[in-house]
Amino acid sequence: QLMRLGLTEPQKQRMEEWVAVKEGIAESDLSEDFFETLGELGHGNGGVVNKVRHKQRGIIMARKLVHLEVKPSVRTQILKELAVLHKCNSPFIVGFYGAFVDNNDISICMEYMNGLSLDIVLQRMGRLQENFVGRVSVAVVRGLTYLKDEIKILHRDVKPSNMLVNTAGEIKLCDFGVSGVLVDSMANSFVGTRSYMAPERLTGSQYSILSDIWSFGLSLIELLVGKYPVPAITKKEFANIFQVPEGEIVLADERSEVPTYQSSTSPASMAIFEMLDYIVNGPAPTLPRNIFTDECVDFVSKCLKKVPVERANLKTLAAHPFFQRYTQFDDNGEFAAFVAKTVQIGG
Ligand SMILES: CCOC(=O)c1ccc2n[nH]cc2c1
Repeated sequence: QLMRLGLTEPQKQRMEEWVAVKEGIAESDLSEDFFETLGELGHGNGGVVNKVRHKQRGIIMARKLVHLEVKPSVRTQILKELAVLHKCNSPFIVGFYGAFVDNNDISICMEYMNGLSLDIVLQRMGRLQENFVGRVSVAVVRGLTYLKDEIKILHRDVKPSNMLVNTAGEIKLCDFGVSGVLVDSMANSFVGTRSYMAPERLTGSQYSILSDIWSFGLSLIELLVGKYPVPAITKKEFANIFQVPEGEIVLADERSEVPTYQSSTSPASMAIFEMLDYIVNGPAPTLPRNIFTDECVDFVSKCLKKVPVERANLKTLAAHPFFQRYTQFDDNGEFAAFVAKTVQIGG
């Protein structure tokens, strides 16, 4: 069923185009030897994502390969749960062609987004200007709302590498925890040096949509500043990044120059444990007041309350002035042009 509520004409148009393409692909079309690998798009989250071409149909797709040594009955259950992705029809969720198993590899075939993920955009462009992050915010909040209201799932892994863009100016979420069995069987596959997990998730308490909102807030600071915000970014760093005198940087919570939480190692060599300990026991990251608009600073601070109940929920965020600023206006393809520039730089 196509979610037609609240879609703009272009969005409806692209949804219809997508459905037409997707109807041309039967599950039987999806298997190992029908694909030609063109290159790697990303890895992490327990698998590698390749750019592939479906030989017969000539369609370019993104194929995520997850290597899982699990019993056939578990694999069948995972495929059954992944089939829910066929129901996901939203302008803010990456399209799904289907999934199949080949030996011990599960393949998840998705829509190819030629602007790739926002972590790659950050590598190429340093950081995103506030109004582009505003557009990202609208897409992510609407994508999370769709997953929660229509599919009844949480994302569970909101971060820049799971936010995809293309030269049509679209922004879509990918890699959400649609299959509980897959999430559980990959539970201990955390690899990487930084976490977007909310404090309550790191301390093992109740996970909720508010945990996704924390990850979203951390991602926003990283997109705006171009740096992962744990440990706290200092005035000196902000002054350097934004090329303004240090005296001009006003930190939102005006904490003392030295963060209240004394970590024992220098930020550079902060081990993973130190970083996780900092998220749980340190001050919430904040944006400097005078580099970004007050609405932007406030929007991000509401996502990064350490106590879940104090954190904004999806409804509050969708009503926030920062969010509202980006739902009305059409940017005349400015974001699409920006994505095209990053693709050109990327080669
Ligand atoms: C591991 C997180 O997923 C990805 O990196 C990914 C997924 C779908 C995609 N479509 N176009 C590019 C993509 C990249």
